[in-house]
Amino acid sequence: DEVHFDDPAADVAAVFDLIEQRLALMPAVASWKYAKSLPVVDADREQVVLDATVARAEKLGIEPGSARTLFALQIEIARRIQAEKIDAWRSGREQPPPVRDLARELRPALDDIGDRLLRAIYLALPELQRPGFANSPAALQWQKRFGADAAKLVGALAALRDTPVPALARIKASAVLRIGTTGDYAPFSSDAGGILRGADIDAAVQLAKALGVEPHFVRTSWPTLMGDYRGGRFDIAMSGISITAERAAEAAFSASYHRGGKTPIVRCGRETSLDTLEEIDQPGTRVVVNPGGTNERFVREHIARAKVSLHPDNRTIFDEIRLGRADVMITDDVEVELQVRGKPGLCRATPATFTQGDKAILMLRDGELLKAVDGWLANEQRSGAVTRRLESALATAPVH
Ligand SMILES: O=C(O)C(=O)C[C@]1(C(=O)O)C=C[C@@H](O)C=C1
Repeated sequence: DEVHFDDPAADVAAVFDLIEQRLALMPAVASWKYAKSLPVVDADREQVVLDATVARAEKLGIEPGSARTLFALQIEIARRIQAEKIDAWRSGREQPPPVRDLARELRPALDDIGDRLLRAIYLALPELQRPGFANSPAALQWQKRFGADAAKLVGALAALRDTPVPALARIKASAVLRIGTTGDYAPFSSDAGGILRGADIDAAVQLAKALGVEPHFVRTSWPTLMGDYRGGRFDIAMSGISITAERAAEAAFSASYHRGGKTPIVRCGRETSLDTLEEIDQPGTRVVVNPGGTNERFVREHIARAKVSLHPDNRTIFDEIRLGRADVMITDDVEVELQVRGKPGLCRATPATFTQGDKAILMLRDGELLKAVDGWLANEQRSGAVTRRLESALATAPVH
C-alpha cells in the first residue's frame, strides 16, 4: 500500500463539503414537515444535536463552546432554508421533493454528517486556527460560491479552538494517529515523488495498526519540527529523530530504537589505515565534509592537523572519495551503511563509531501514550521487526 502525506487543503475542503452536505438535506427535512403539518423548529431535537456536538468535541479536544457555536449557526441557517422552502411550496412557486422519513432516514443521516464534520474539523484544526484562515484563498473562494451564509460560517470555523485532552484518548476517539515526518532522511523517512518510504514510515503504519487507528502523515521539516509540535500538528513524529536535550525539554521520547554515531567512510582497501581519529588526523589526510550540520561540527571539534575541505553538495560528496579527491568522510553510520551498499568502491572503515546517539519516537506528553508506544516498541525490538525494517530500508532506499 502506498503511503502519502496528508493534504491540509483537502482537510479544509472536507469541512466545507460536509457543511454543504448537511444543509443540502434541509429541503427534504422541510418536505416531511410540510407533509405532516409540523413546525420547522423542534427545540428538543436541536438540544440533542447540540449535546451530541459538545460531547464529541470534548473527546476530540475541540473546545466545546466553539463547536457548539458552529452547530447552532448551522441549525439557524437550516431553519431559515426550511421556512423559505415551505413558503415557496405553499405559494405554489415550487413543488416539494418526495417525502423521506425524518426519524428513520434524515436525522440519522444528519447525525452521521455531524460526526464526520467534527472529525474533519479535528483534522483541519491547525489550518482553521491559522490567524489568516478567514481570509485565505480557500475560505474566500468558498464564500463566493456558497453565498451569504458562508461568511458567517467561515467566521465560526475560524473561531474553533483546540483544548487540551490526554493524547492517547484523543487519538482513539478520532481513530487517527497523526505522524509528523520530514520525508528527507533515508533510510528512515523519504518522500520519493509523493510516496513515503523508509523504516520509520513502515514502523508508523504498524504502530497505528497496533493502536487500532488510521495513520495520517503530516509534513514537517527539521527547522519547523518543534514549532509544528507546539502547534499541535501531529501526535508523534517519526523521522530518524535524535534525542536531544533541547527536544526532550518540550516533548516526550520513546525508548531508543536506533543507536548510532559518526564513523569514517573510505575508499575500499584503505579501511585499516583510516579507522581511528588518530590515523585520520594526520597532515597527509584529506577529509571532506558537508557544511552546516553535525558532521562539520564533529570535524571542527576533532580534526586539527588533517586537510579539511568543505563540499556543499550531498549528492556528489561521496564521489569525492570514490574518485580519489578525498580520503575520508566522517558521517552518521546509517548513512555510511546506505552509501557502501549502493556505491561499489566505498567501504566503512570500522564497525565502531566515534560518537553515540539515540533515535526515538518524539511524542506529546501523555503517560498513556508513552506507555502504549514503548510497549509496542519493546515488542517490535524483541520480534526483530525494528532491525528487519531498517535492513529493508537500507536495501531499497535511494542512494544519491
Ligand atoms: O431535525 C430537524 O427536524 C431539523 O429541522 C434539522 C435541525 C438541525 O439543523 O439539526 C434544524 C431545525 C430544527 O429545529 C431541528 C434540527
